[in-house]
Amino acid sequence: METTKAEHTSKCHVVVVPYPGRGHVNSMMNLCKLLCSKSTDILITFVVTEEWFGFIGWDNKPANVRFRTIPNVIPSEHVRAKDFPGFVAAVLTKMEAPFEELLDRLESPVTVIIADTYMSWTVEVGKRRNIPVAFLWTMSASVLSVFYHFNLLVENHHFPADLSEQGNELVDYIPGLTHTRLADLPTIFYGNGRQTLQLALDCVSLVPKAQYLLFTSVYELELQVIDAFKAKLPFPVYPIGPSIPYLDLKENSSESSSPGNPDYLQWLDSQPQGSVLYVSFGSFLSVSAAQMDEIVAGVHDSGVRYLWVSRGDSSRFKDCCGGRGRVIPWSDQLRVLCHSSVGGFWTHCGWNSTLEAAYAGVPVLTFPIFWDQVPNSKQIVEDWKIGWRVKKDKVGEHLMTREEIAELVRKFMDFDSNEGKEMRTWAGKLRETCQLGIAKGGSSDINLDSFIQNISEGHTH
Ligand SMILES: O=c1ccn([C@@H]2O[C@H](COP(=O)(O)OP(=O)(O)O[C@H]3O[C@H](CO)[C@@H](O)[C@H](O)[C@H]3O)[C@@H](O)[C@H]2O)c(=O)[nH]1
Repeated sequence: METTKAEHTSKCHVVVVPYPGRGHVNSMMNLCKLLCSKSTDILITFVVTEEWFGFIGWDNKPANVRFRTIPNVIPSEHVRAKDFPGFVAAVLTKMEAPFEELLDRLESPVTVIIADTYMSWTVEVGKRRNIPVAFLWTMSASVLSVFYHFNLLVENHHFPADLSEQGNELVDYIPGLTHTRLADLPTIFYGNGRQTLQLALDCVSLVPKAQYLLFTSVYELELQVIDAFKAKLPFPVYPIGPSIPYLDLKENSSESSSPGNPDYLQWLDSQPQGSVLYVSFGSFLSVSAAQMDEIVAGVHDSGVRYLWVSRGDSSRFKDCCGGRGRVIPWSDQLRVLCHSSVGGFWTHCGWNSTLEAAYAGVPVLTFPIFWDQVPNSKQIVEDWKIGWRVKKDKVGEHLMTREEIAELVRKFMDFDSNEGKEMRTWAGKLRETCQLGIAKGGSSDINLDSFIQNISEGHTH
């Protein structure tokens, strides 16, 4: 692997440890890009498994970021969905030793470790080596507050709980959290979520042992809950978001029919303004085949134009598409969302996708599948008012029919309805909030500067 000039000259050597999952790796890399855009005096060592290096090693990255790998000590990305709790357990127990060996081999002394909060074992490594640790929380601050104050759920007889009976009960006692129904909390009450809960709680319990807490969120998007953390934790709490690749947009601006652009961007160029629904279900846990067939048919029957990211079985799309729809295996998502032809986003509500929708000011149809995606959907629909839920009943698993879906999509993409207009006004306001946060002197801009100043001066609080 390459040796950069920065390696020998930088004052500030940051070692970053993302959690091995697409949404997490992306937000960590975006944070690195933001740090490098602020200071040329930073060297970043980005630590991933050999498998993940194969996925991202060739991606666009700043010259001051270099990859270093540890062996594939965790289950492969290709099989991890088969045993999700087992995968998380391996991440928490198997990576620490090879990470320490890697630290021993690094040439320049480490100024700070920035680790995903789920890589909680890094606090012990930092303590042993006298290196400060900054945790990056890649979900919403609201979700961290739920896990951080989990004891309150137990005290209020809201865990364990039967959502079919208690789902509508109000949770109004988590610091900073806007009023939320029990059914809108992360999926911790059953299945994989229940099995993973203790591991997540163990990680979150180590937050007070770090020296910094970074959020991928924007302060103004979750002001009360971030203030609650600031009041509680004895060290700096910095929302630096949205930690999404907006710098790449500026570097390489498109929205012209440039022949170098991928097909789907050229196709978008030729669609009417705001007419296209962009559909993406995320990279990991998916929906039943029967439901997926109804969704595909429903979106198609709605008559609305669409751009669909699907990496799975493409045969279900064979009768669709035509001139009005495109199905692609991968998109440059933020660029797509910021394209003027895109007027709506059907999403599984991963936090990065949620932030990207906010940044682009695009209204959202929410289809949460697992974990934090459920509260993200609630935040989008109820707090920010920039979207609608696809499924109204959160508890039942009834199959939505193609007719129901077609009608919903048609209404959602109708710009003339009062409801639609109102939602688009809110979406515009949210876009402005994000722009103000990242502008010079905005909250995220100031937080990034303070963080860099603190780590460069070796403050450990
Ligand atoms: O065709 C595609 C599809 C996705 N993306 C990007 O991939 C990222 C996906 O991240 P996210 O929306 O957060 O989804 P997941 O990958 O599912 O994220 C995982 O990690 C998130 C952050 O911790 C959690 O909020 C989610 O629940 C969890 O599933 C986003 O930046 C997308 O822009 C693309 O660029 N092109």
